[in-house]
Amino acid sequence: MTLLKLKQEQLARLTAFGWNEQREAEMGMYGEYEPARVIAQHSNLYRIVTGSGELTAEVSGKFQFEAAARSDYPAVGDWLAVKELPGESRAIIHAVLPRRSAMIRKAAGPMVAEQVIGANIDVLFIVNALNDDFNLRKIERYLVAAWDSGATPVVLLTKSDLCSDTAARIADVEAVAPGVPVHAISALQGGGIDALASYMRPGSTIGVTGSSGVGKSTLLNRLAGEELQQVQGIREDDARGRHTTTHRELFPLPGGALMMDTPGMRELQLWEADEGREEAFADIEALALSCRFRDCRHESELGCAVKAAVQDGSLDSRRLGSYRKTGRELAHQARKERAVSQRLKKNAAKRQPAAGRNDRSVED
Ligand SMILES: Nc1nc2c(ncn2[C@@H]2O[C@H](COP(=O)(O)OP(=O)(O)OP(=O)(O)O)[C@@H](O)[C@H]2O)c(=O)[nH]1
Ligand SMILES: [Zn+2]
Repeated sequence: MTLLKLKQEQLARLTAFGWNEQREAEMGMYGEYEPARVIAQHSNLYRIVTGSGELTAEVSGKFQFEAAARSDYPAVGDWLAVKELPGESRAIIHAVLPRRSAMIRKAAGPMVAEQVIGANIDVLFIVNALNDDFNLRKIERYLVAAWDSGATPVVLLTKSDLCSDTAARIADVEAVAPGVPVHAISALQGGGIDALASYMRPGSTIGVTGSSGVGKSTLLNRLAGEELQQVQGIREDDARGRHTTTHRELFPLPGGALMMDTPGMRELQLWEADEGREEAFADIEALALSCRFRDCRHESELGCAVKAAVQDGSLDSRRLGSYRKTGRELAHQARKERAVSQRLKKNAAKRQPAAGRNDRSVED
């Protein structure tokens, strides 16, 4: 089974970054390469961990040639097949292993320009503060992005020490987030933090997202038990970039879980895709099953169960508003995707005569 012949200490180092048997099986087809995980990215340079330690890496020329979209490139959290350059602390990236989840940054241009801002996140903490930042519409949009990425969302309401009716706020969120766990916490005072332990399983990757100032760094530092990220207010003006040579965007926490904190993840650019919308608005989708017309747009149609629910007060009209809004964005997204897939097909056809895609003897 052990095709890779990893030594005990190599296995231990990879396992600390979430390596498991499934990944080992996936590496099978890359027998001549070594497994690695991306822990930070600075444009086209990657910081990776392999069984033997931390290295800097770049993609191979062949990888570049074959990449059809920006999202094909490695991102923080990705598992890779790499080859170390003998005698150097550098490696060449030859492949990205299949992603379990991917958070994607919406690009203004075509979809080929869209970028993965975090890969293989198991649990996504959606952070909203219990002060002026508290915003159900925003939480809904983050939830759609989470469902769409494949990560499991958990809503964290921070700064509970500043709020006098946390229970009511939790109920508000539960009403727009059916089935999603919601926790009120104070990262500053420690209240509610223990409840997060159940998400921190060894090897599991946790992402954190939410607007600036909601307390993400404060929470991360508390979970890490040390000062990993500088907290607003004590951060120096020019220290915003926070990168030093030891800068990591994916780091192991004391209990064995991995925390991902990339600049792109900090504040997601939110947009919606079909499946994510269905899950985030499961209540409306369920009501819509009872509408008289299958293609009911829940506007002024006869026998509309969704409008009826708004009228009898069982559905918040603002929630229907959010649902409609994501629907419009979806239509736009779908048009864009069709255009891009046509272009990709054309490009693929052009590339066909070139050397076989599976010829892995070609080096960088
Ligand atoms: N009262 C209270 N203040 C908090 C809490 N958590 C964070 N803060 C404060 O909120 C401010 C912002 O906290 P950060 O942790 O820097 O917020 P952030 O989300 O990382 O912000 P960005 O780095 O801009 O994304 C700081 O002054 C923190 O001390 C909390 O639980 N309660
Ligand atoms: Zn309807």
